[in-house]
Formats: sequence, structure tokens, C-alpha cells
Amino acid sequence: MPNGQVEKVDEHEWWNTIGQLREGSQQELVVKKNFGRDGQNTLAHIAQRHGLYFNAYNKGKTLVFSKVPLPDYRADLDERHGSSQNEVLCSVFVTVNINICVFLLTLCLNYGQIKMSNETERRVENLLSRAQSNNNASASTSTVSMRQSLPSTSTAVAESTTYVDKQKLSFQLRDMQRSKKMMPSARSMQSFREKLPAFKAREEFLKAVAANQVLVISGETGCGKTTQLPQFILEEEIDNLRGADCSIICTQPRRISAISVAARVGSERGEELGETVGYQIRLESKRSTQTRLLFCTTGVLLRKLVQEPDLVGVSHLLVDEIHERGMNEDFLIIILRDLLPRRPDLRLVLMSATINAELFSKYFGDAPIMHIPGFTFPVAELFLEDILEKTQYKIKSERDNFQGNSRKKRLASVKNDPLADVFQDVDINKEYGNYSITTRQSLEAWSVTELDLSLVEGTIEYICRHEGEGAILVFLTGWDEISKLLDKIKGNNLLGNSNKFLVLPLHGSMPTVNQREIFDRAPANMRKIVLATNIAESSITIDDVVYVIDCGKAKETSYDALNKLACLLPSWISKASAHQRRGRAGRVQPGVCYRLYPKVIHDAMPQFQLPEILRTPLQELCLTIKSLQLGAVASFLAKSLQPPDPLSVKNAIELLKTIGALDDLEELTYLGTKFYCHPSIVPLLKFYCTCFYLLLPNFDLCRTTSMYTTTGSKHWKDAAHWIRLPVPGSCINNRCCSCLS
Ligand SMILES: Nc1ncnc2c1ncn2[C@@H]1O[C@H](COP(=O)(O)OP(=O)(O)OP(=O)(O)O)[C@@H](O)[C@H]1O
Repeated sequence: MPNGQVEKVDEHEWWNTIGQLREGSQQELVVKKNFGRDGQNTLAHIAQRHGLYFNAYNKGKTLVFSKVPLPDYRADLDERHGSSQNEVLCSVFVTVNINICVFLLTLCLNYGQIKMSNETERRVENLLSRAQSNNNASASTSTVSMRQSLPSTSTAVAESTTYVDKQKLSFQLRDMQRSKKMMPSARSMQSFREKLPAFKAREEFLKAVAANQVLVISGETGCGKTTQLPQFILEEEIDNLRGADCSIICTQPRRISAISVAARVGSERGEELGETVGYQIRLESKRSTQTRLLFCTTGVLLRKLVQEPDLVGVSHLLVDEIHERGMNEDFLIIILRDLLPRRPDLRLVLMSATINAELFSKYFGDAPIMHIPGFTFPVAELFLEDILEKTQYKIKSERDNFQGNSRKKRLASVKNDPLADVFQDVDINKEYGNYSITTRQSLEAWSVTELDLSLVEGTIEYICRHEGEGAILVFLTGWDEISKLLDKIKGNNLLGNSNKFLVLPLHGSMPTVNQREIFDRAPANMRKIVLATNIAESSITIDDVVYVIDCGKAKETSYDALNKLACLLPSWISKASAHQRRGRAGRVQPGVCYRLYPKVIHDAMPQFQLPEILRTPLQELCLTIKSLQLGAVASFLAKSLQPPDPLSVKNAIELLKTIGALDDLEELTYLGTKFYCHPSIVPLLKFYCTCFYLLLPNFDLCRTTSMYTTTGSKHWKDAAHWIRLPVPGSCINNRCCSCLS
């Protein structure tokens, strides 16, 4: 290669080559190639990611990767060593001046630092003593080193300054981590953390992260995957003086888990939230320039990827609760699989419950799977039959008729519910022969479709009267049930006493500040009762919860193919969700889970839920993909873990074009695009919708999310889309513009 020609860096190849040095016994790797300044920066970054040192010599033509710190000058690598015609002999005077400059520069750079670590001091000393020895050497023979170490341009000065700044930040972060670890509160947290199963897997996990670009973690409830694994990476990076360059993102499916997990990890590290650990959710964040581990919702990361497709600066990405298969999570992994070849240094960790881990591993080219066993305190499980027996609660049949065949008839009329069919086949007297007649009569009268809120109230009352202390977490399907149960509790003789019971609702549309209240401990002599939807199902720990009441259902989007309608209706949860709900008790102390459905129903539940991408109407899916700017719909969806039928996707796009939500180039039109409107223009929006309704009475404007409140004001936001209504003007979802008031 002609002298001076700059070679291109093949990042992937160099990532592997430098990685081999780290694994092998060789101490350093010397490369005599000119990759130019950009190439050197890339290689320096790769070396840093591997925890190695890097330096360039001979005007960047000799590059060294090493396991030990490298000096600024290496005589053994100097091309000109021994060839006197290239040497520049400086006078003692010039050399002394240069050394003074180095000294002053070092002083300036150190100015303002609160505390300098021993290592930093040693580095400065080394720098000064090297300057001193160079000074001595220059008096006699060669001073080539001076020429080498002197920055020739202002860019070089800026680069070395950045490097020194980063080194300092890394030292600072490490010193801070060490000193915080010594604090008594952090020490007691540390001994708790060491008991979690994740701690035993710490070394294996860190090795696997270093050795593989993608790692799938299958961890059971309570093993510590959410709070510990991102923290292990953070500690390791900071300990190895890579803190300045490390940026870890951990996604959570919901706002509440992003905030609560960040708060927990921060307190385990003995820090205020927003120091090295922070969070970011829609319209709210707590982070600083020091933040190295950021918990955010999957939606926030998706939007970041639109602006920053290469996720520059992010070193590790952990995607939690991936098994939930929400739409955002499925979209995210499609994007990430495309991103990985462009970012060979990025580390991706997919964290899932035990089910499904192999599916994700296959999707990412047989990525290794690591299993971590769970840890929970014992949680006793009671099913409907046991609860009825204990509480002596009597379920009233609508027809007040307890004969076996009337139950069968009633259940036979329930459409599209395989679990109703299962219960229909049960011979109550035979199956529940050991239970009292009252229990059997109640089981005969039990409705598979309607949740009996009086039964929920009765169960809460039973716990409060007969069981020990501890908060109660009730899983319901939606706001309607939450508010009705709140009313019932208010009117209850025992539970209505607001001096003894603190009842808190928890729903996704509530402002974050109110959602957070569920984590606060109730005042002394009060029992906390949280009425929640499935947003409390995973990742969160309410540390005083001892009792969980599970109604067995959750509202989920499904598609009514007959009416071509999107429905948000209560459906039976999967076994995986039931397990997660139970797992909210027993995290800090033993607990009890009350399931308000018979065991036969639980045993017949599907292992896991159908992915949201396959439950959501395709038109809605297409508009979401467009609003997130993810490219051509069909090719994007074809890359998904379980792609929808391509013909149906094509039809959906055609329909969206016909109604004018997409144009011929498949771009969002004004109708199909996002609406961001202030409450003041809602009347205008309604007028606009009414006009549209007159033209196309079978369609109405619908929103994926309706309303949220920040700083007291209301906003309408998110993707608006058209749905087809079976009867003009009717909307069963309560989500159409005509329903918004
Ligand atoms: N805010 C908290 N207060 C008290 N203990 C907590 C808190 N957060 C976590 N823990 C403890 O740490 C353990 C591990 O929590 P973590 O959230 O990491 O579990 P996980 O493996 O992600 O489980 P899951 O998938 O069920 O959420 C919990 O079981 C609990 O004992």
C-alpha cells in the first residue's frame, strides 16, 4: 500500500480480532496500518468497549492494543529510531518550556475537580515525571518523543482534552460508586442483593454479555432480573473505568415499572434518583449528565430510534418483559435485529419469563440463553371453591335456579369462550364432593362472563377480618370495575372506615404522580388496598403487599372478524399472567393469592397470550407503523417474530388508501396522521368528525389512547384512525371522537 493511503476499518472484523486479544494470553497487539483519524477513533472505541488500552504511534501508522496502559511514546515502535537525519534536536530551553506547558495544561484540566482519585494523581505524576525525564534526556541525545507527544493542531488538543476529561469522569464515577457502597444503607442492601438468585449468576452473566452481542435471559419471578442485571453491567463498567463511555438503557413495558425500578436501583446504590440511575417516560424524566443507566418505556425508545436509528452512544440495551409480546416490544425487536450489524459493539440483552425464551433466541440467530431460577417467599393459592368455603359467600344466580342443567344451558349460550366450555363439562357434585352444599350451589350459580364485585368485596372483607397484616392488591379489568368497587367499599360497614383503610385505584390513564402513591406505605394501623388493572402485573414490587386477589381477566384488544371491529373486552388471562399476578405477593414476605375462579379454569388457561400484533386490527397496526415512521408496512411486518398473513396486510393497506388515511405512496394523510390538539379545539375536531360522519356514516375516528393529564391540563394525543362501525354512529369501544367529551 502506498505510504499515506488510508485503509477502511471493518468494524465487525476488528471487534472480533480485538476481542481475541482480550481472551488470549498475549499482552498486546501491534498493527502497522494507517486507518486515518476516524479509523483510529473507531478502533479506540472498540478497544475501550473490550476493556483494553489503545494508542497510536508514528503519526498513526502504528497502532497498539494492550491489556495494560500505554505510554505516549514507545522507542521500540519508533520508525526513526537510529536514523539521525529525521531527528529533531531541541534545546534544553525549548524542552523546559514544553514541559511547563504540559504542567500548566494538566493543572488547568484538574482545576474544579472535587476530589482526585489516587489513580488520577498517579497519572498526573507520571505525566510530569515523564516530562522531567524527557527534559533530562533532551539535554544529551534524542528528543524525538517531544515531537511525538506535542499536539500539532488544535483538533489534537481538543481530542486529548476530551480523552482526559473522560478518564477523569470514569475515575470520578468509580470513586463515587466505591464510597457509596461503603455507606451503611447500601451495605444492608448489598447483603439483601447477594441473596437473590441473580447474584449467583453475576459473573456468568457479565462474561456472556462481553462475549455475545445478543443474550436471552430467562428468569423466573423474583430472581432479580429487572433490578439486578442492568445494575451488574453498570457496576462492572464503572469499576473497570469505562463509566464515562457506558450508557445502558433498560426498557420497561409500562411507565409505572420504569419509575419504580429506577427508584429501587438508585436506592440499592445509595443514590438519589437521577444520579447514575434515572428514568424517562413520556413527558417526564429524571436524569442528569451523570446518568449511565436509564430505565424508559419501550415507547420512548421506539421514538428515540426514529430520531437516532443507530442509537449512537448507547453501549448496552436491555429489553425487559419481552415475553409479554406487546406491540411496541415486537416492533422494537424487529428494529433492533436490523440495527445489530451496524452497531457490532452494542450489547443487547432480552429478558423474559421462562416461557418463550427459545423463540427469541432463534429470532436472533440462536443467541445464547441463560436461565436464572426464581426466588419468592411461599405464596399460598386459594381458588374460587376454597374462597367460597372459607368466606361462606353465596353467589346468587340471576334465575335463582341451582339445577345442574340450567348452569349448562347458561354456559352453552356463552360464545367464543373455550374456558366456559371447560366449566360447562364439570360435574359440580362429583368434582366438588368434598365441599359444602353452599359452596356447590354457589359454583352452580357462578358466572363465567360477569365479575361478581360483591364477591371481590366479600373476599377483601374476609382478609381484613380474619387474616394478618399486609396490603391487598386486587386485579380487575378496567376503570369501570375499579370505580364500582370503590363505591362498594365506601358503602361497606367495615371497609368504608377511612381511618382504617387506605383504598387506592391504579389505572394506566391516571397521572404518574397518583400511580406512584401505591408504593407509599400506609400510615400505622391502616391497611392499604390497591385496586389495579394488569398494569401492576409485572416488574413492580409493592413491598407491603401480602394478599393478591386475582379476578382472572384483563381487557385486551381483540378483533371481531365478523363485524370487522376492534374490541377492547375483558378476556381470560394466560397462565403466565396468572403466575405474574401471584408473584406480586411473596416478594418481601410470605403471601396468599386468592383466585376468584375455579382451579379447573386456571388449569385450562392458555400458557401465554397471543401477541398483541396478532390481536390488533391490521388497519390500526398499519397506522401505528406509519406514525412511528418504521417504513413500508408490509416489509416491516414480514420481519416480525410471528408475521400476520401478508394478504390481510395488503388488504388493510388498500382499505386505508380507499378511506384516505394513506395516500398512494402509502404515506399518512392528514386524516390518518397524528392529531395533537388542545382541549380548546376539541369542539372543532368534533365538528370536523361530524362532517366526515355525514359523508361516510359507517366510519368513525378512533384513538389508540384517549387522554392523559399533565400539569393539570388535558391533551388529546396519539394516532387517530378510522374504524368501520357495524351500525352507523355506534362505537362499542367508547373511544370514538363522538364519545370523547
Ligand atoms: N421496591 C422494592 N422494595 C422492596 N424489595 C424490592 C423492591 N424491588 C425489588 N425488590 C426485591 O428484589 C426482588 C427482585 O426484584 P426484581 O424486580 O428484580 O425481580 P424480577 O426477577 O424482575 O421479577 P419479576 O419478573 O417478577 O418482576 C424482589 O422479589 C424483591 O424481593
